[in-house]
Amino acid sequence: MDNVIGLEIIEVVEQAAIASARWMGKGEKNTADQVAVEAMRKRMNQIHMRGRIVIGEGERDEAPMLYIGEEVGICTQENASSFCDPNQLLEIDIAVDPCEGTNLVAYGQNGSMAVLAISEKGGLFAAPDFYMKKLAAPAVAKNHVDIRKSATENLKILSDCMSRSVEEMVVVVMDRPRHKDLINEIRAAGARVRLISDGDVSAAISCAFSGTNIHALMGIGAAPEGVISAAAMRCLGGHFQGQLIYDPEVVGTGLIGESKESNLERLKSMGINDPDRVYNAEELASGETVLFAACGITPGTLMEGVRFFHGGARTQSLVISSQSMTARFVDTIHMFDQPKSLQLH
Ligand SMILES: O=C(COP(=O)(O)O)[C@@H](O)[C@H](O)[C@H](O)[C@H](O)COP(=O)(O)O
Ligand SMILES: [Mn+2]
Ligand SMILES: [Mn+2]
Repeated sequence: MDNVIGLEIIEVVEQAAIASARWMGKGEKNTADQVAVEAMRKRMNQIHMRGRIVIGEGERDEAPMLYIGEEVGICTQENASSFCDPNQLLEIDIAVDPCEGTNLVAYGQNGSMAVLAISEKGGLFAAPDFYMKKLAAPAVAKNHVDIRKSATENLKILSDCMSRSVEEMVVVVMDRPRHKDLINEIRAAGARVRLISDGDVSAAISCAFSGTNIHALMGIGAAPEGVISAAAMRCLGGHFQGQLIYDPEVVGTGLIGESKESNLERLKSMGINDPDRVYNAEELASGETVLFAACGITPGTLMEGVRFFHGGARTQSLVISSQSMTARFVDTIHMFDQPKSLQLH
């Protein structure tokens, strides 16, 4: 897959990040999101692949682009039949979040990125637009920590696996009322909590890299982001578990269906018969080959944000491949017209 999709997916996330970064700090989250979607789709539709969006924009608000089920790739171009034979192309499934952290972009805060994950057909869990309880941790704790255990127990296990005290541990949690008890428990156990307003994909993946000073992600975020995080963690060998949350009362946002009962029905209709199942990274991103790509929109723990200069911009991306077993940081200078100079630092 690396050979077919190659460096092109880097350009897909770069283009989305650049488009969105133009709206950084402008207080318009919908525009920051929309331009990222358009740019991502435009570049994606130049790739010689037969792609299908399995995780995309607004399942519920019937988004017009990059919606679940949308076909993407070169064959979607006008007059494609004259130059494109779909049967010659690799069939792949794609999970996208063109602007992960729309609020972060709109308010000029750290941690937003354009992100996607790719696998062969059927290789990514088509998560519903539900919430997901998540646990991410470094590779050394993989299969030792467990989402079914309490935060206190997991911190103890993490401490043993990482040979550092619980006090030396930093846990990222989304700053939401639903996490009040979790935050208290983590603090009582002795660990330190880093509260984030948005952007739990970045937090989850950061656990796999030492030096980020992020040792775990705990709590409830969105399920689609859970699958994207799992794709990266699967390639990196980090620990990731997710459990769907279908009871609106647990999250208290009223954003996931009318009732627990109707959500359970919906899961059943999707073929999910065990709604309480705990999925690990290899189950959420089960494909033989998994590719992950992200480009920083605003600066983050893993990547720089987009930096504009006269006539161009500089981006930093992260591309992770299960095939080549690489985590590649890509630093790119984009020339929009004739820049006065190419800025190195
Ligand atoms: O921050 C997030 C928002 O993503 P986006 O809409 O693409 O900008 C994600 O990282 C979170 O996973 C998630 O969407 C969030 O936790 C949803 O929870 P809530 O804000 O409480 O509804
Ligand atoms: Mn998101
Ligand atoms: Mn988004």
